[in-house]
Amino acid sequence: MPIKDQNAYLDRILTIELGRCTEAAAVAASTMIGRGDKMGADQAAVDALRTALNKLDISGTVVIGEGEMDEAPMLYIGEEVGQGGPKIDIALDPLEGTTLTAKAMSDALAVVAMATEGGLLHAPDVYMDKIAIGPGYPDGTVDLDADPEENIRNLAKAKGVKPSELTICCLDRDRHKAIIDAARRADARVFLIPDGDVAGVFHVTNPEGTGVDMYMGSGGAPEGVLAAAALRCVGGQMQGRLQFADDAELARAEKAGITDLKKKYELMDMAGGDVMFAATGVTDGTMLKGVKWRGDKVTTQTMVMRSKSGTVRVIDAVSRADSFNLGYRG
Ligand SMILES: O=P(O)(O)OC[C@H]1O[C@](O)(COP(=O)(O)O)[C@@H](O)[C@@H]1O
Repeated sequence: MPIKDQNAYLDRILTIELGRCTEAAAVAASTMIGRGDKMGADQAAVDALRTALNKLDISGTVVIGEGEMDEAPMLYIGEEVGQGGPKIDIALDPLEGTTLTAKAMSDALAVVAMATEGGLLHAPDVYMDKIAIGPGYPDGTVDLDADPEENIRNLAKAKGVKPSELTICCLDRDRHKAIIDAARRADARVFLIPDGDVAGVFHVTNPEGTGVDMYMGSGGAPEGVLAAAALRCVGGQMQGRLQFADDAELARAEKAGITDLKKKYELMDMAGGDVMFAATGVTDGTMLKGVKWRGDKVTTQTMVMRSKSGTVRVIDAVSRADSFNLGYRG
């Protein structure tokens, strides 16, 4: 059968292929669940993801990766991956939640986003202030520059509920005391997560399922772009602003080509163009089930989606354990 639209075909195939990549990373990381070794868990995921990405028929450039070339030997920013093909920008976090994995806690994920060249914000490894809500609300319902109580009141009004019926998700960090206090003053519930704010932000896309209406607070900027890519595919609103703690972080911004240091990034600034996103659960979580080893089989759960169609697929896979070449010692 002739393929009429090569680009559309590629986009559709690549989204599924992306899921294979995050599966490989998650399965590798899963061998390290609960072993108290977050660096080892990350390395296992990095190795597997790099091998998988290098099998794809793309000319991929890592724009968000494991760090600068001099500090990360693999999947560093600027590394080119793939067998050749269309130019694609890649944002990745082979293991989002290294501590969660080391401690066998919930919601660790392997995550990759891809976009047409230039589509993803080249966010340096600094903090980003983030705010996100799910789909279905008027534009501007919440704003990064409004105070948290005002955002809660506006969201409650837009949802047609009382503030006491809203739940705000936030990383459990001292730096978020003001947000947490304000949310409680506004009578909202606060869902504190230990780590993993890609999943944290993603919770807002399905308040009925996760119970989370809004995400607020600062976390990694790379994770912010990955979460924005997911929201681009499913719908929702998100804003982010980079935070710079010192000269070293400012230098990273300069290297990444960031000129406006105070810019409030909208969703499309962080994840524009045609975006694809895939995540596989490493440990069990609210978003996805984690990897399970059952004799000679491994089961995984992966979510793949793309902005062009808005389709979200959840793929439950049963694979032969030996297909991952990991020599699992569990
Ligand atoms: O722990 P900090 O410094 O608050 O950073 C928050 C960032 O760390 C994470 O919780 C986990 O990151 P790792 O996967 O590198 O452990 C991210 O999801 C989040 O963006």
